[in-house]
Amino acid sequence: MASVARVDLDGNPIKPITICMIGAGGFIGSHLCEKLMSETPHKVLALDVYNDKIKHLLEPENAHPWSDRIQFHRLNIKQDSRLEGLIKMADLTINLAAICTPADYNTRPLDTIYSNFIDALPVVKYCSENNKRLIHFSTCEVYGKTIGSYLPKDSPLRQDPAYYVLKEDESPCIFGSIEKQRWSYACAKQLIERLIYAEGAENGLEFTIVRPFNWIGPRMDFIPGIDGPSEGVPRVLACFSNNLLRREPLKLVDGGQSQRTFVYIKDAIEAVMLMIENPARANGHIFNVGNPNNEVTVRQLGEMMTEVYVKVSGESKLETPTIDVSSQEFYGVGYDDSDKRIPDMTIINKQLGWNPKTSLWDLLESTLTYQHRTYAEAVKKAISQASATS
Ligand SMILES: NC(=O)c1ccc[n+]([C@@H]2O[C@H](COP(=O)([O-])OP(=O)(O)OC[C@H]3O[C@@H](n4cnc5c(N)ncnc54)[C@H](O)[C@@H]3O)[C@@H](O)[C@H]2O)c1
Ligand SMILES: O=c1ccn([C@@H]2O[C@H](COP(=O)(O)OP(=O)(O)O[C@H]3OC[C@](O)(CO)[C@H]3O)[C@@H](O)[C@H]2O)c(=O)[nH]1
Repeated sequence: MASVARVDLDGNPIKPITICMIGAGGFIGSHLCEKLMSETPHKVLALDVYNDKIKHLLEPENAHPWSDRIQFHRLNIKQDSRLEGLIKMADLTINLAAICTPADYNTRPLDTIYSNFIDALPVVKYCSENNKRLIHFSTCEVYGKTIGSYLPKDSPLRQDPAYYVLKEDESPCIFGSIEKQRWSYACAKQLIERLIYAEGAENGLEFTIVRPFNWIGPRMDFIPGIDGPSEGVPRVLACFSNNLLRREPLKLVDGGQSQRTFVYIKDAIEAVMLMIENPARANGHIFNVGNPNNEVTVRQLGEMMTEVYVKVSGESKLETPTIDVSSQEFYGVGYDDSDKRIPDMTIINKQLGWNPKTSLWDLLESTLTYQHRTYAEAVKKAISQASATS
């Protein structure tokens, strides 16, 4: 039977393209590579310093039907003369490379700024000079804090969406003072967004900017002491997973009052696929990609993860499932936080017709099932080895 031709949102056939994906070995990159290999004819030049999260896609010749469509290039974009050549070989560049864990922003601000601004500069330049399309990954953190957070605590305006919903083309970027080095990341991402936008306006660069709102799922970050440094502090999903696996109370920073919306990685990847395959609708746009229906405080996230973990692991709940810690104790001096993050979905809806589908409970159930299956034995072993040597 002849295979059905793949068409874009306007009914035009989609031509196979070559994608230069920088940061392909990370959390988002691994899911994007998986999707591109299993559901499209596109080729991927996968660039990263690491490839552990895409090893399953890179197995020897002929092991997979896509083995001739993905090529891994181990390189650091800070210093590698192959970068321009690889961008030239591709039709589209997707830049995911970044330091993007909040524990680094105030403790390694220089590395954070270099990674998110300076190291991204040649990528933008090569795309612009060689007339190549660029999809650049920014962050919801460019919005910083909400306007509402500056209103008096009892102001009724705090309940008005005009004071907290984050809109790509209207909302301001509100960061803390320079001593609050937490904002080094958001500020670097903001400046690279402005540079890309200016390259579009002045030199005709075809670009799309993605602002992810807390995408979560399997393969996010690492479990300290198992597949990452023992003293490392990953993002909240991995921090709480680590606590659950080790049967420790979850640490709620400053009482866990900050609010976040979480979107399932597989839903978010659908949005990126629409951007890749509908350039005429995606070029020149900045897109929020998140799930406004999955809003919780961090405390509620911790409580829900605890309940889901009890269900998927069969283990009992701790008597004290959470403890409060100060942000200074947890992250060090210079930490600050975004109070609330609700993405406005108007632009992505209008341009690409995308909507997220998965509820927070369902995405946590599949993610924590993965965490338990992947790490529970290794964590038990590490704990028993540590107690034997102490
Ligand atoms: N996951 C989210 O919810 C989220 C939210 C907001 C923004 N983002 C943005 O999306 C992008 C990807 O995020 P992620 O969650 O997959 O992070 P990640 O850390 O899992 O992936 C980033 C990848 O980039 C690679 N990398 C970093 N510097 C590099 C360099 N100099 N040369 C080559 N490779 C390099 C890393 O090795 C890593 O594999 C980042 O730009 C991040 O700022 C993600
Ligand atoms: O053990 C923990 C870890 C974290 N928290 C608090 O949870 C909130 C969310 O933290 P996290 O997911 O680590 O990061 P942010 O949402 O603040 O920032 C990310 O947003 C997008 C991105 O750009 C890339 O992923 C990144 O900057 C926060 O309030 C922590 O304090 C906790 O209580 N306990």
